[in-house]
Amino acid sequence: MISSTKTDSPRSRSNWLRVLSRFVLCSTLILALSVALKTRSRLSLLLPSFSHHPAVMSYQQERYIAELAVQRACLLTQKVFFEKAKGTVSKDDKSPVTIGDFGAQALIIQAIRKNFPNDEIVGEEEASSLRQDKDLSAEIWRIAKDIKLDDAESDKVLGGPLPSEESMLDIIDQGNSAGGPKGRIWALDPIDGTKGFLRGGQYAVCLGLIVDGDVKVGAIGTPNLPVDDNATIDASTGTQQEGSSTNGILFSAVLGEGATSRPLSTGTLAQSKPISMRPVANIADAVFCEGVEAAHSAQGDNAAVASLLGITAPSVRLDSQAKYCSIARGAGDIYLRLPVKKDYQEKIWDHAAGDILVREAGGQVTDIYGNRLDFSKGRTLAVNKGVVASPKALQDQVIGAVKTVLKL
Ligand SMILES: Nc1ncnc2c1ncn2[C@@H]1O[C@H](COP(=O)(O)O)[C@@H](OP(=O)(O)O)[C@H]1O
Ligand SMILES: [Mg+2]
Ligand SMILES: [Mg+2]
Ligand SMILES: [Mg+2]
Repeated sequence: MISSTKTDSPRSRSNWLRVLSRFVLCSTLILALSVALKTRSRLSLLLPSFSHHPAVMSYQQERYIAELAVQRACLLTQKVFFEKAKGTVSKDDKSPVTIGDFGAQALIIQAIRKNFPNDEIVGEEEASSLRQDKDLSAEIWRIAKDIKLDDAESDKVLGGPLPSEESMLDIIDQGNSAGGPKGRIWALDPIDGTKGFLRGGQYAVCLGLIVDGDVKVGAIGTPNLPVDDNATIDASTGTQQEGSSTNGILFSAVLGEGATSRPLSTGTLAQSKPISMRPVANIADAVFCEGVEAAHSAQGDNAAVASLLGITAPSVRLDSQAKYCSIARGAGDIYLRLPVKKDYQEKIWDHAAGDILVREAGGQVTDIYGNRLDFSKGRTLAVNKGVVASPKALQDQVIGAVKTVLKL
């Protein structure tokens, strides 16, 4: 007897085959989608609009461009240093600004403009003094016009060479955003630690992306930090050597995706490794990182906090956001920047990239009261005072000691 429900009839066989082929098709689609999501960073480079889709927005393209732009700017700062191109001007606040600061700002803004034309930029420098000083402008142009990454394709991604001396000045001035709580704003410090740079000590090229007041991406190039995470650093003598492959690190972080580092000179994305802060079981064993310039942070107060916490190891003293970088990779544990002048407002470009790097490496970054740094208030951290950064587990203890010493 032939039943209408018999499963091996030609009709039911073709139904079964149709179900099977749909199943195979769906599985293939799901597999392809998951592969695409996993490799979205690479896809986003091929299809820039892909990374802007809210469902896969993870700032991989921003991180990629920030790393390349910082890497290229470091080539310029190193060239300035080794050519002893010492043109320097004094800003209104008497702080120095060099050919390296101006040139690095021009190259990084060009890269941001090329890739994210609608974003705003808060850059430390502006070109008005260069428009008056034609010799200095010509010297910056002489050096900046030839700077390029070894990899021609990557260099093209950043926009290739700067177009002309005059447009270089205009580009420098595009870092004039007022900042604020809304939109995409890049905070750029073309050379942080200019005094360290001039001394041949530590300095950092720093770039952070702030979106609606919150730091999402950071990249920091430190040409004079040792590649070896455990090497000791002598800040007073400096470590710069021409063509050295033992110095030079590129750090980066994306919110929620961790912090990484790779060698600055030879590094490719593939050589990035995750970094994290050192676990400290007993706070008395912690090592402080602090600045070199006594005018920027109160060293007596820093020492009093260390002693209250029972810390006896000497501080590692470094200019620039190399301090954030050092604690993020476990070469030191606590960064203190206790205020010297009551009315000084920290600048967002001095902290944006370092803040996210340390937080993504397992640390906490606050002001002296224990409040998170607030990047939504314009060009300065107007509602914060000083900076305290340490592994999450230690932060309450450190803030407690800071409050005692500063009588807060
Ligand atoms: N009175 C002050 N207090 C705190 N920071 C100050 C300061 N005067 C200048 N700075 C900032 O300190 C930065 C250097 O920090 P550090 O001392 O940690 O190396 C400088 O960055 P630039 O070198 O980019 O100008 C500058 O913005
Ligand atoms: Mg400066
Ligand atoms: Mg700075
Ligand atoms: Mg600077």
